[in-house]
Formats: sequence, structure tokens, C-alpha cells
Amino acid sequence: MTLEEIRHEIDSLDNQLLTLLNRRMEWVHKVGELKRATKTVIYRPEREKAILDRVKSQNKGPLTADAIEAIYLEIFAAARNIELPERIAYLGPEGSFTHQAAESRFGAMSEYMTLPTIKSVFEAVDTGRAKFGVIPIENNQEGIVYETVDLLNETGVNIAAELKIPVHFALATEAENPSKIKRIYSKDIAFRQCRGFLNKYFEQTQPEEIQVESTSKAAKLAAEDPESAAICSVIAARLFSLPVLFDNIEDNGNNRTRFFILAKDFVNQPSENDKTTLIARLPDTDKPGVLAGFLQDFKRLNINLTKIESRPYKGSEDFNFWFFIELEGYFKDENVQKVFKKHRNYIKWLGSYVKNA
Ligand SMILES: C=C(O[C@@H]1C=C(C(=O)O)C=C[C@H]1O)C(=O)O
Repeated sequence: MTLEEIRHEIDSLDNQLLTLLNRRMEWVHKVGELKRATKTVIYRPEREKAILDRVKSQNKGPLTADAIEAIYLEIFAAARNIELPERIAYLGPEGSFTHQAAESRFGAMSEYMTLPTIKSVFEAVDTGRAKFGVIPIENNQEGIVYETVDLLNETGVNIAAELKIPVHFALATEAENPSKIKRIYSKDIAFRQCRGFLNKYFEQTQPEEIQVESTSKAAKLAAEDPESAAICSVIAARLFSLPVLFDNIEDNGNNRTRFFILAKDFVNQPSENDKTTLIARLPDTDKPGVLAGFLQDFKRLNINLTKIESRPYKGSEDFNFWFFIELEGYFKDENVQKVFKKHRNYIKWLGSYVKNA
């Protein structure tokens, strides 16, 4: 076959794809009308997850599962934007891992708002300036983000979905080799997580380590200073056209961060595989057995608790705590309802959402 002929085949397939995509959008539009009539939310993470799982299992290649996921996430984002344009706020700056997380879920089509603090993302969602907010909740090497937990307690927003993304760091620099690097910019946590690499490559030269607020800022600074380097994400390096000298320099290759997608008044439909997040403000936690008794109720009803974190009441004189709790199940499951009913005055439900691996 000639190049011309092959390209003709591709063009003809593109025409078919376009027709099919538009036909898909027409059906999506009908779903949108139904949702408007019943005043229900547009974004259905559990439905999108089910579609992804189904098409991946149907796939016979050569497209990889990751490629299919990337393509479908863009299709979903385009579909939702037809139903209703939506704005997504995320913890910036541009090129941050949260930005990466937001784009991985909402695609390149959506309108984004870059905000400087976790609190400002909560506020944007709470006041309706953004439909969704993306913020980190925990890192599997560093633990929970307390600021997020505290704001979930204080603010009236829900958790619509969770997602987890791998966190890889790169050493990006204009310098030709490590010996020319006199300064390294990064965030405290990134320095900590790349200590083994730094010891190995910079034992002799001992460059100065300069802490900045974000790894994107580090990339920006390193792009302006050829005797320096940044520890940052590949995305941030790309954003500032900074060459990557070494990739995946973190000591632990299993480094992952979990994010929440926040929304106002958001209730998911149940899926087969849900998690529920709540806050428990138990009374009299200074008395013996109060917390143990509460936890016992979950055990008795065969509910698997996956997380419990205690947080102090701000401004309180005593050492009393409230709890951030996660469990397996949907909030309307019979057993979960029993616990919710029994402790209704002490529990604040934050969301039930499809569990993501
Ligand atoms: C079309 C729907 O709405 C949205 C778009 C989806 C899609 O493009 O398939 C899936 C789930 C929702 O986020 C739906 O709920 O079915």
C-alpha cells in the first residue's frame, strides 16, 4: 500500500470515529436532559469508572489500558461540558501534582482555576465559584494532610471522588552534569524523599539546598539560573522548558498521593465498591471506653474501617479530639445506616464514592 492509500484509510476511520463520537454525545445530551428534569448532578464518577472498567476489559489491543483511560477521560470531560460547562479549582501552582491529578480526571477540555491554598479551593467550591475542587488528602509515605482534614470538618462540602496518582520526582537543570550544580531548589518533602539520590550524586560538591513553596516554583527558579537544579515533576520541568537530567529520583518508587474531588451538595449513586468518609465528634472522649465502644459498633456490623485519625478541637482548653474516619461501604448500606442512626448527633457524613485502586 502507498502512503496515500494508508492515509485514505485513516481519514475514512476518522470520519467514522467522528460520527460515532457525535452520536455518543447525542445520547449524553439526553442523559443531561433527564438529569436536569430530575435535578440530579451531571458528574457520575461511579458510572465513568464502570465504563472504563468495561471498555478496558473488552480491549484486545494494540491500545494499552492507560491509553484507553486517557482517551475516555477526555471523552467524558467533553461530554460533561456539553451537559453543563464546569469549572475546576485545584491547589496550584500550575504544574503541581494536584494539577496533574485534576487533569487526569477532568481532561484538557475543562476550565481550570489555579488557587494558592487548600483553603481557597474549599472556598471556591463552597461558594459555587468552582463546581469541583481538587486537593491532596494523603501521601502513602508522608501520611495525612491535616489542613485538608480540618477543612473537611469546618466546611460544608462533600467528597465526590478520590483518585491516586504516582509521585515521581525529576532533577531538572540547564547544567550539563551534576558537578556544575551549585544550588538545588525544591520543597521540603521532595528533598526528604530524594535523600538517597542527593547523597549519591552530590556527596562531593554539596550544593546548597534552597526550600521553596512548590516544586513548580523550584522549576521556574532553576530555569532562570543555569548553575542550579530543581527537584520537581516532569510536568513542571516541561512547563518552564527545563531539561530533565534524571527522572524517578525518589528513594521509594511506590510514592503515591491520594486526592479528593470536592463538590457542594454532592451525592453519588452506589457502586459495587464504595468507600465512605465521615467525621465523628464523640462526646466525653475523656471517659474510658467511649472510643472503643464506638469502634466496636463497626466491628459488630462487619464494617471494615480503613482509616482513623484524631484531631484536636481548636481553641479548646482540654485535650479532646474528634475523629476522621473512613470505611468500606456506601452510606445507605443497611449496616452503615445502623451506625449512622445510632450516632446521628455525632457523625458528619462527608461522602460515599467509588473506591479507586
Ligand atoms: C452521560 C452521563 O453523564 C456524565 C458523562 C458520562 C459519559 O460521558 O459517559 C458518564 C457519567 C457522567 O459523568 C451519565 O451519567 O451517563
